[in-house]
Amino acid sequence: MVVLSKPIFDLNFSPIKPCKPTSNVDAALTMIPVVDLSSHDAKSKLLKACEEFGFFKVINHGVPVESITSLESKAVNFFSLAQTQKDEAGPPNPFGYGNKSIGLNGDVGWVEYLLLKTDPLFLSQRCRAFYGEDPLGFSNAVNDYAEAVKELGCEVLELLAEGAEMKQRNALSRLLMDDESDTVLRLNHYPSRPDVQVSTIGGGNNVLGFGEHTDPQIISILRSNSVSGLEISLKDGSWVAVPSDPTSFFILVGDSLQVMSNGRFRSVKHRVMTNGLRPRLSMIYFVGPSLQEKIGPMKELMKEGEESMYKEFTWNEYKTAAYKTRLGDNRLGPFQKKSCITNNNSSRADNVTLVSYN
Ligand SMILES: C=C1C[C@]23C[C@@]1(O)CC[C@H]2[C@@]12CC[C@H](O)[C@@](C)(C(=O)O1)[C@H]2[C@@H]3C(=O)O
Ligand SMILES: O=C(O)CCC(=O)C(=O)O
Ligand SMILES: [Fe+2]
Repeated sequence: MVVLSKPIFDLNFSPIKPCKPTSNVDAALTMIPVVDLSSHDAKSKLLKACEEFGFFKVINHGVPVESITSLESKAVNFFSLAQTQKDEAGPPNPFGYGNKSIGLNGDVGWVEYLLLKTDPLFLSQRCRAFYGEDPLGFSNAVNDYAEAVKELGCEVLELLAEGAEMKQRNALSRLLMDDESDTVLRLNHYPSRPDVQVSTIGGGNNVLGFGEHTDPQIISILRSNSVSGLEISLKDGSWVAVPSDPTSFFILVGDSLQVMSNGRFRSVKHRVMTNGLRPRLSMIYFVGPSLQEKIGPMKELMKEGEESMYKEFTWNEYKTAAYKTRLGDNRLGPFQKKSCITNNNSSRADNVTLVSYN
């Protein structure tokens, strides 16, 4: 059994902030649901995983390995450029290159990243400008990857709708297939920290790469290289280290899907630790609806007579509010109905913690 110790922040660039003590098991390998998209029970497994963990791994995902390796190698090349060159692609306002600073409200992590939109206009204009050596190759790689992952996202959302016995198979996937859907692609590079003592067999060193948070969108589709570091929080508040698997994708339920399911699906809290020995590279595709889309509990995902826990909002309203918060803030708090806030004996509110790092 591996006990995860408390993460440390890097004193060179960050004040020490309180972080929940961590404890957990290495049963992660057997604990984290694996959904084989080609199997007949995919939809029921996926549904259960969204309810229990808000997190699962997908295999037989159909994303061509070339799309993955091509974007990965372009990302590796970008992050190995000189700092001055990378800085030319920043700051992320909100798109572009960022280094250590996450968002606009004082969060920091041992990470550098590229935040990109995936629509043709962005790809042909700004995205190309981010990438000096082979701009066309880069935007093509982003486009290929985004198209393939979009198909995967659509499949996942359709299986989820089927599993939940929604009338329309596209009840959820239509949000992603909407031409105006607000999808974002994020490439994260967590440089290794050979200067920090390695504390576990895998090289984990407890330096926080990306602080704990939930993703505001519907789902996030994550692929990383073979370097672990991602940890997820379970319903009981404990943390589990997720073993890396570059051949698979991980799906994370975001705040919007939690709201749409009235808390039935968990928006999973997660964070990333750096590795003392090897750099981690992750590529995450965030599935956001169109800005004017109304998000609220969907009757079809609720039980008969179930009380709605959230006020309805547009994705634009939520996104605007979310981007004013710190990473670890409870972003859904202001959108919860007052009558439901004190109802803390429901497992559906388990993940709505009121932890703030301020
Ligand atoms: C601190 C922040 C970074 C973030 C915007 C925010 O104010 C709160 C949400 C953060 C998050 C988490 C998931 C994605 O990585 C992200 C792009 C998003 O949509 O919400 C980031 C935002 C960011 O890095 O700008
Ligand atoms: O790098 C990872 O594995 C996760 C990063 C993440 O949570 C994010 O970019 O929102
Ligand atoms: Fe995230």
